[in-house]
Amino acid sequence: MTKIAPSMLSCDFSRLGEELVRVEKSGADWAHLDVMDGMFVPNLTFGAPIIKCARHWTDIPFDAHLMIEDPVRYVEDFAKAGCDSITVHTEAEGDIMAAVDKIHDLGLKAGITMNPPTDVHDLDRYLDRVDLVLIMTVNAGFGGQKFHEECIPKIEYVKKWAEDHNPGLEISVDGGINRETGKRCVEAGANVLVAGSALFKLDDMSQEISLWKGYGPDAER
Ligand SMILES: O=C(CO)[C@H](O)[C@H](O)COP(=O)(O)O
Ligand SMILES: [Fe+2]
Repeated sequence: MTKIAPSMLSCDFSRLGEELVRVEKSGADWAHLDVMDGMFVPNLTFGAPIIKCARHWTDIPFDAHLMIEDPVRYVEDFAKAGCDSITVHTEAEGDIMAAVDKIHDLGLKAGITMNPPTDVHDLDRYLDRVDLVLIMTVNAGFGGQKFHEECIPKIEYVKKWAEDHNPGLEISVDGGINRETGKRCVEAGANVLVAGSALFKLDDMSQEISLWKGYGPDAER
């Protein structure tokens, strides 16, 4: 079954706890938490203290997407706040491999991601060191952007690598995901769909989540 990770970027932040409960009750698999520092991306969201406050509202896994420079400085804070997986950008400043290793040392799942213009081969040195690859299908920084078609071959590339080397690798996509683009990403090899605006605009996201979960030929991974 395809996993669904609603991006809390599109939720009502004044009711973050209740919104997480809504996401869990709607059948989502993970809550995707977009952390932006105003440096790596031209936008600010929230950090570990907010995640720590939100943690007790739900047991759903917290999937942190760090859009920050030098992420190794902060991964311990995000682990202590209760994140289950932490994903860092290849393009960020600092030692990204050290960040990946530190995430593992902290007992969490480590993810690597890249923006649409970045060469897919920049992922190569990380592939056998991570649990999750997040293919960005918009440029990181804002919700509600249009899906980048040219990212589909990146999904196929990572899927091929996973088939040959690590079938358990989680392949996630993030940005402009809706009913139609999500289906195409799953057909290309993704098994996790991150979506903000397409889910949070719905009064009841549970039907949409169950529809998307049915995408793809493969059952449990
Ligand atoms: O990482 C992100 C933005 O940088 C978000 O996860 C993503 O944009 C989700 O929003 P939408 O589904 O509205 O595109
Ligand atoms: Fe994200």
